[in-house]
Amino acid sequence: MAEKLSGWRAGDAIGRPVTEVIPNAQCHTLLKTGKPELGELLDIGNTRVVANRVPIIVDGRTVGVVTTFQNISSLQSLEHKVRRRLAGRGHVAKYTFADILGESPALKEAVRLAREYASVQSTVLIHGETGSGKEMFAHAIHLAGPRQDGPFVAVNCAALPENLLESELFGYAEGAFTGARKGGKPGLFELAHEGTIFLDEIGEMSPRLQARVLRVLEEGEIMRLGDDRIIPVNVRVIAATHRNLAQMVKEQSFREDLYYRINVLNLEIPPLRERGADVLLLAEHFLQEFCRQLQRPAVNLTPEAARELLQYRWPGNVRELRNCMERLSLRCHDTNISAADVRQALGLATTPEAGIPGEGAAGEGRLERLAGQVNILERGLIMRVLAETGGNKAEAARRLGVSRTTLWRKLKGENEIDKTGKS
Ligand SMILES: Nc1ncnc2c1ncn2[C@@H]1O[C@H](COP(=O)(O)OP(=O)(O)OP(=O)(O)O)[C@@H](O)[C@H]1O
Repeated sequence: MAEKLSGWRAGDAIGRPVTEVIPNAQCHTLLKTGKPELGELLDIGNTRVVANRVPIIVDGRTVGVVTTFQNISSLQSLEHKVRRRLAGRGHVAKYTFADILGESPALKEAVRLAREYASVQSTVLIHGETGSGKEMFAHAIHLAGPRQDGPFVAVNCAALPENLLESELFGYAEGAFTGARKGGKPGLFELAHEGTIFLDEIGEMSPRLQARVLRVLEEGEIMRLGDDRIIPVNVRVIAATHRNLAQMVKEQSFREDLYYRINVLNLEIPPLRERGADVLLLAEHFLQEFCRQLQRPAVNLTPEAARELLQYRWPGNVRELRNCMERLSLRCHDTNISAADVRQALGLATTPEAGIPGEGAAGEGRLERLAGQVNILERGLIMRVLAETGGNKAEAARRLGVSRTTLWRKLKGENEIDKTGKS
């Protein structure tokens, strides 16, 4: 190690004064004091090291000194490892690309892009509706990249009030505030060192915290609350939001500089209703999973049930589909799942045969009002999609996951479900 640091070969150095070989080694001071000097920072050549000097004492007399040097970067990574262990949290990614199911072109394109993003270090901004799989993609990107052995720390910026989120992200020093833990606490940025931090719902972060996050991204270092020590961190950031951040920048509710800093690589996760037959593929997958868990025989979706699933809008996306399949596997005791079962699991029991149990005449009035509201919402959605497709009804029907006949009927204001299956 000393050869490497000093540039001297051992054979040439032996016998020469140490001050000549490593001028700032300062061993001679110990010969006078006889006291160990531990943990001193030194620059030797281009390397920053920690030096430990201990005297060799024979019969009460200091006869020599042993100095050891340790490269500071290996110490830093050791320190981070210790901190992570002490924090004792399971900051590990769970999902790989193999877990992200779907055959639709829209999903496959998102997976293709995400795989590309995995191999580089730049910040990724994932945009998509709630439950569409943003967090799964963040896990998979982390696990497919060079940081896969490092931690994956996920934090939901919408789940905590501002002050708590700040101390979670940046940590705090001992005595930083009343109730602060003894010895302080490392923040999530520190715990994510050499790994990835996933900032979910970044659009909900307050402007003050946005400014602090921007500083971490730009400087690569953090300071705990109530502390003046600067801690270097090497973290890849993946952020996600269901909001239109560009619009928020225009409205000045999201910092423009942070937006450009995080929006280096952009990933759009398609909503489930634009993923065509993926709905059925995922539905079957979840059904089998829950049946296995419940140790009950596998169930099948009837063609009518499948059509019901394809027609639904899925505002809660894959999460909603998964929950719906869980309800079905618990409630439905038949091996064949009917359209009525699906409608009930979706809370859409509007047809007389599938009426809500216990609902009398008064209940029917409520259902009618509800159906009226649904119609208004549906028409609004159809008009929006039609505007987006430039009036192309076939394309609008495809995006909405309904047949053209249904689209046409709905536009005419009829609240009738397409039972013909024609399109
Ligand atoms: N392509 C997919 N294949 C299999 N499961 C999926 C897929 N996409 C999402 N899921 C499942 O759907 C649920 C929601 O996914 P996830 O938490 O990744 O969504 P999200 O977009 O991050 O949601 P939110 O916006 O609410 O944070 C999870 O249970 C996940 O396992």
